[in-house]
Amino acid sequence: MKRAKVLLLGEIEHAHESWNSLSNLATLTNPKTHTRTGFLKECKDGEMDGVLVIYRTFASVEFTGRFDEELINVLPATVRFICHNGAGYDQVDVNACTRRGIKVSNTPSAVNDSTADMNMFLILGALRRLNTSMTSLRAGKWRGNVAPPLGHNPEGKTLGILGMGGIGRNLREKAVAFGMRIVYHNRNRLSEELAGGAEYASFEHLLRLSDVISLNLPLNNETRHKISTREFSLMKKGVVIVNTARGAVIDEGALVQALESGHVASAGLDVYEDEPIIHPGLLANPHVMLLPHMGTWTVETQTAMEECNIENVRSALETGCLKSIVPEQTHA
Ligand SMILES: NC(=O)c1ccc[n+]([C@@H]2O[C@H](COP(=O)([O-])OP(=O)(O)OC[C@H]3O[C@@H](n4cnc5c(N)ncnc54)[C@H](O)[C@@H]3O)[C@@H](O)[C@H]2O)c1
Repeated sequence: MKRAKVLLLGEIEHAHESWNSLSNLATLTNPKTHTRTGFLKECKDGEMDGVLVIYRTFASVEFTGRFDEELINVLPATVRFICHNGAGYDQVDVNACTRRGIKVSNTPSAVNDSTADMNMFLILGALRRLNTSMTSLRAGKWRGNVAPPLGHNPEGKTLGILGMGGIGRNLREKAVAFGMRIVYHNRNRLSEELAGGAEYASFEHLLRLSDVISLNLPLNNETRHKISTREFSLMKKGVVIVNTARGAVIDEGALVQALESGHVASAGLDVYEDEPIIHPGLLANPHVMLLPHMGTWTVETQTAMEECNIENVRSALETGCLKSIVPEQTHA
């Protein structure tokens, strides 16, 4: 019987020992080219034949482009599993994979702590409106020519968490420690135990009720521009918006307008609609805290994500099943 192949798209940065140990189970390969055109050609020319599992990184999208229908349809018939190193897997067209009988996994849980930490950092930074004073200090102007705007305490404020999954629930715990009242909206209402004291609200009620709104939803066709002009108009004047999920969950143009009108007082963002391009209206606005997609950027989390993804590859090779299959395919 021919040995199965595992194709690595991107780099292993931390979990080298675990990755190398997979060579006991399969032949580990890499693409020869580093352009989308080259990769598609290698697939069409049969050079990827025999690949059973693909391990892909978030950054590998820079050369393969999205794992869209065009790309998925040229993968060799032997491919049965795509293991994506990331919690958000919007780079992969899961429906196209399902149609071809390919199972997809992601790395949930491993990301929760560090992303929720950044989320809390952005909540605090946006509430305290720290960007103006941080900028003036670095420009050698201490607090600036005029006093920076006064911030607000998290204590007693209502935090609306939209998407109460792994990160949302982790954030809830952290925000409670800062004295915040938590309401959430989720596709499915959670058990009392999972909600952990957070109150369930309808989508619109959450928008009307919250002093701070945190977006923790996956990006898909249903959630793209979930927050746009109409939704901003339902929110309290002076609301704070924080997004560590995916940029396109918010209509960025509508956010810029809501910030400019003052309806949204401040925002804390880790993610953008068209990364690495940032809307000039966000860059220009002094009330926005901006991070370049740093949610999981710690040694511990990057290592845990790689280990989790490798475990998925191992499980696919040994048992024919993935450990953390994406929700869309869980019941498929
Ligand atoms: N900034 C970063 O570095 C970073 C790191 C990790 C994850 N993320 C992003 O955060 C997102 C959330 O991650 P997670 O691990 O908590 O995911 P998760 O799957 O555990 O949680 C997402 C939650 O959103 C809910 N949901 C989905 N669609 C919904 C809808 N239309 N309305 C209401 N609720 C809906 C789901 O039921 C689930 O509870 C990821 O999809 C990813 O895009 C970003």
